[in-house]
Amino acid sequence: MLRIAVQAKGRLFDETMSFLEESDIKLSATKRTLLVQSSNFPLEVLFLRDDDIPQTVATGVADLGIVGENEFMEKAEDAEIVKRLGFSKCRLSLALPKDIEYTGPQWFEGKKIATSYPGILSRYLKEQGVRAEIHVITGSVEVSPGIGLADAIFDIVSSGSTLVSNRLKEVEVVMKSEALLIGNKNMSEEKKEILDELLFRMNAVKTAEDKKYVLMNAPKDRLDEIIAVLPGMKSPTVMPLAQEGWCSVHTVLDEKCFWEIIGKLKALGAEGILVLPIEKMIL
Ligand SMILES: Nc1ncnc2c1ncn2[C@@H]1O[C@H](COP(=O)(O)OP(=O)(O)OP(=O)(O)O)[C@@H](O)[C@H]1O
Ligand SMILES: O=P(O)(O)OC[C@H]1O[C@H](OP(=O)(O)OP(=O)(O)O)[C@H](O)[C@@H]1O
Ligand SMILES: [Mg+2]
Repeated sequence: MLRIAVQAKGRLFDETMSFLEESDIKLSATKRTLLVQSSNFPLEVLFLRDDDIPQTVATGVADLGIVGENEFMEKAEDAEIVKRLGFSKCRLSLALPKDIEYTGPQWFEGKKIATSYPGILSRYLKEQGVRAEIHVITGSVEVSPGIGLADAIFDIVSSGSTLVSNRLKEVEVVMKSEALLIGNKNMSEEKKEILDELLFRMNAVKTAEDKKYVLMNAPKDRLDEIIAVLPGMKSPTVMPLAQEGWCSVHTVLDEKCFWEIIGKLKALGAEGILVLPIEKMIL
């Protein structure tokens, strides 16, 4: 049985739970129970504060963890990144009161910076050759300059609206972050086998994430041109239609180039285009 540590509540909770569910890991009770076993996969889920996840995985109390890259880098625990999960994207940035003129990293020399990420910040300042005072607070970092607690802040930014509402401006992006699947470095062979099975499922979900299954009716006389604009996994499936001169074409399209390709297909005479979500994809 594998044990995975996840955030009990907060920014990562919902997406972590949906991701496990999409990977067909069934969990009966959640949230109020600290440890929950899956009913259909040899996996046990341990609910923790995100701060405690890196250490829990590094020491082997849990074999795996889902945690923000920012938290993982801050704690600098000895565990490995198994997979980048692509959700909870944010960045760790330095910000100042918006009316102050910023002159580059040297601006921070001798200044006081409030943050919940002293480890990452001190590494950055050292790299830049800047000496500044770091004031550690665990929350509401953005109010610090306004109440005279610090000259600047170093915190999580996503949309930037928390900065704007506190009259701050982002001046340096120090790191980008996303949710990570991390793993203990000394897993047994048996556990590694279960992990491979879990990764197989997770990869099938991730691969399908930005893909669509597309069906259309195509005039036979333009079939070659239509096939030429389709990237597809291999070649598209082509099936005859009852109506003379027409066929049905099925393929998989990437969301990124979706609208551009649909436009070309229409121009080539494709009709009745249907677009369906794909749940899982095994390449
Ligand atoms: N605004 C945001 N947009 C996107 N991702 C975010 C945002 N804020 C935080 N995150 C990511 O989600 C993680 C968890 O954030 P959250 O605010 O729930 O942490 P927390 O308050 O420290 O929670 P805990 O109670 O578990 O210690 C962060 O470490 C970061 O990776
Ligand atoms: O750039 P934005 O989209 O405004 O997001 C950034 C804010 O989001 C997080 O806080 P959260 O909302 O999780 O509240 P918390 O301080 O209680 O953790 C983070 O600590 C920032 O304050
Ligand atoms: Mg938060």
